[in-house]
Amino acid sequence: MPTLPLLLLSPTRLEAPFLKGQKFDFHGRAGLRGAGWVWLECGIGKANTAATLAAFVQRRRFERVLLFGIAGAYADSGLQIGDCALAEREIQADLGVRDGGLKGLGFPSLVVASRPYHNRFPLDKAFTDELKSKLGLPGKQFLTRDLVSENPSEAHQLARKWEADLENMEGAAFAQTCLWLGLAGAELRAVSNIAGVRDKAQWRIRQAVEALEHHILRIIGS
Ligand SMILES: O=C(O)c1cccc(C(=O)CC[C@H]2O[C@@H](n3cnc4c(=O)[nH]cnc43)[C@H](O)[C@@H]2O)c1
Repeated sequence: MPTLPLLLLSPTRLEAPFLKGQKFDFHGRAGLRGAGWVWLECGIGKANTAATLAAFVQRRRFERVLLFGIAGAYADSGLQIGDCALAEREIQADLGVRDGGLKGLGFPSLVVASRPYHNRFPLDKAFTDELKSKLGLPGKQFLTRDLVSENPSEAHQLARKWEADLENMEGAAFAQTCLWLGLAGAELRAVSNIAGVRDKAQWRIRQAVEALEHHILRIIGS
């Protein structure tokens, strides 16, 4: 059993309104301390996420880190609005050449224990499997990019090209940072919208956050 607190990250505090704990501030990011867990807002996007996680764990000990938040589901993923899933792996879709990603440039973005990683980063298998079975959730392929899909056709092409189920803006940076620093990382997302649908009237952020609340409170045992 882990004795160190679980580190929880979410891009914004709007994705974690249900967490109650002792407030703290980390370089302008909101944080909370609870019994057996610490939550930190990491900011939207890859640079915010990687920098915040790396800076925060530099002087604090954690073994397990869970990124959670809302996401867009690709139409053929089998996921509906309000559904949750855990990442089996994250795809960094912005790096390298259009056809071939970083392999097309001929070098990896990360090497850990002699293994090269280009655009695909696995989440920690043991931690992810434990959460899948505890929460009864599926494992899916998550894709991360800086720009959100702006129409169904763009979303469809990305999903097909990368064989991805779900789109977000932080996860690949999180997975890469966890691999690099030797942290056991898992990622839980709730579907707030269908990727490529920009009409906010069709988004269900509250429903997605309620789904996150259900699972996160089970994880931290509240
Ligand atoms: O204005 C838009 O068209 C638009 C489209 C998608 C997402 C946004 C956001 O402001 C949310 C960014 C935030 O939430 C995650 N997220 C949620 N849905 C998606 C998505 O379909 N594609 C990418 N990211 C999504 C993301 O991880 C950010 O943290 C606005």
